[in-house]
Amino acid sequence: MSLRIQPAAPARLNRCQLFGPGSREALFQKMAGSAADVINLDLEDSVAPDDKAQARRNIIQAIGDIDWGNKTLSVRINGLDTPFWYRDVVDLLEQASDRLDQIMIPKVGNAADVYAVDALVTAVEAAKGRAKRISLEVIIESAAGIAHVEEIAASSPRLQAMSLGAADFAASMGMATTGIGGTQENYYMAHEGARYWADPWHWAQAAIVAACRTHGVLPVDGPFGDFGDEEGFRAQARRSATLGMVGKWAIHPKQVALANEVFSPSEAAVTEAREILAAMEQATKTGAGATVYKGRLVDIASIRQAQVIVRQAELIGA
Ligand SMILES: CC(=O)SCCNC(=O)CCNC(=O)[C@H](O)C(C)(C)COP(=O)(O)OP(=O)(O)OC[C@H]1O[C@@H](n2cnc3c(N)ncnc32)[C@H](O)[C@@H]1OP(=O)(O)O
Ligand SMILES: O=CC(=O)O
Ligand SMILES: [Mg+2]
Repeated sequence: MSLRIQPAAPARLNRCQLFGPGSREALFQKMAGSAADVINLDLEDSVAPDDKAQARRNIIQAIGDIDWGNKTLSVRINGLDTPFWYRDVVDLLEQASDRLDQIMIPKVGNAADVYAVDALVTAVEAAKGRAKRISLEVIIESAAGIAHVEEIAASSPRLQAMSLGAADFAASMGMATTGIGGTQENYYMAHEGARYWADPWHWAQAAIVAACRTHGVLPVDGPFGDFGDEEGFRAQARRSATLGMVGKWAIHPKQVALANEVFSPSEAAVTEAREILAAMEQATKTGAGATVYKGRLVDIASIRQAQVIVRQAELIGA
């Protein structure tokens, strides 16, 4: 272990982030009633430029009026390359109730982008005497974002979560696809006449997980566009969970239960993790650093692996 202890990510559930356009007020109550852990009210790409001002007003009103339960409530502001973002931040922090938890910054390209939003948030919070400190989340969805992913993960103590935005990421990288996430038809290996599909998102996800885990930030998988394809969503989410991501976006209510299913450890996994911890406790009592559980080696590293699952189960209340 490095002398620098790996910081823990925020201890809150982030299995599913449900998005909805700020211009579609009729969706807000449905979003609040969903089983998503995080709600993202959108001011960015799902809102047309002419609707931005009204969407901002809708969101500010809804933050105070709707019962959002114990969900993390986040608003995605516009990118720093637009004329909208400063007004998004100022109006939200001056006018929205204290129920607002988080601001999501899209298309972050370097640590200075986060610094700029942090500085504005800090100034308005102080000027208005806001009691709750707003947290930040970012989307890595550009070549610059992935190139600077570690400095972005380290950019602000307010930063709680980082998502991979597959749609804009693909566009920025010049990837030959119009699909949002998932299997890409042309990304395969050929061997003896058969095709074997590989995962073009893997390297970016792994870079995000490593940066996040280094700096105590929650790594999250972004959108999966084909909301009719449940198996495709499940496969993408399972790969993300296996790599260490804690959750995934839903861009349609159909995807919420799927994300919750994949990012909640199964009863069998929790039981096994607890049994490994018990087996290691017994082993430690006899002075052993390793033992055998169900025919396989478990050692002190297995304690840390099992604790990841048990901690997640405790957050869910399982
Ligand atoms: C690449 C990115 O940046 S992704 C993030 C930004 N994008 C978004 O926020 C888009 C979010 N999703 C949506 O806007 C919509 O789900 C769409 C446009 C994809 C589809 O909308 P619709 O055609 O209305 O979907 P559909 O008819 O299947 O909806 C079924 C039900 O779910 C509701 N619903 C649809 N989307 C949502 C949502 N995001 N949250 C909650 N409920 C929703 C509908 O109101 C409808 O409810 P009803 O049965 O009571 O009538
Ligand atoms: O904002 C999300 C994306 O995939 O782009
Ligand atoms: Mg995007």
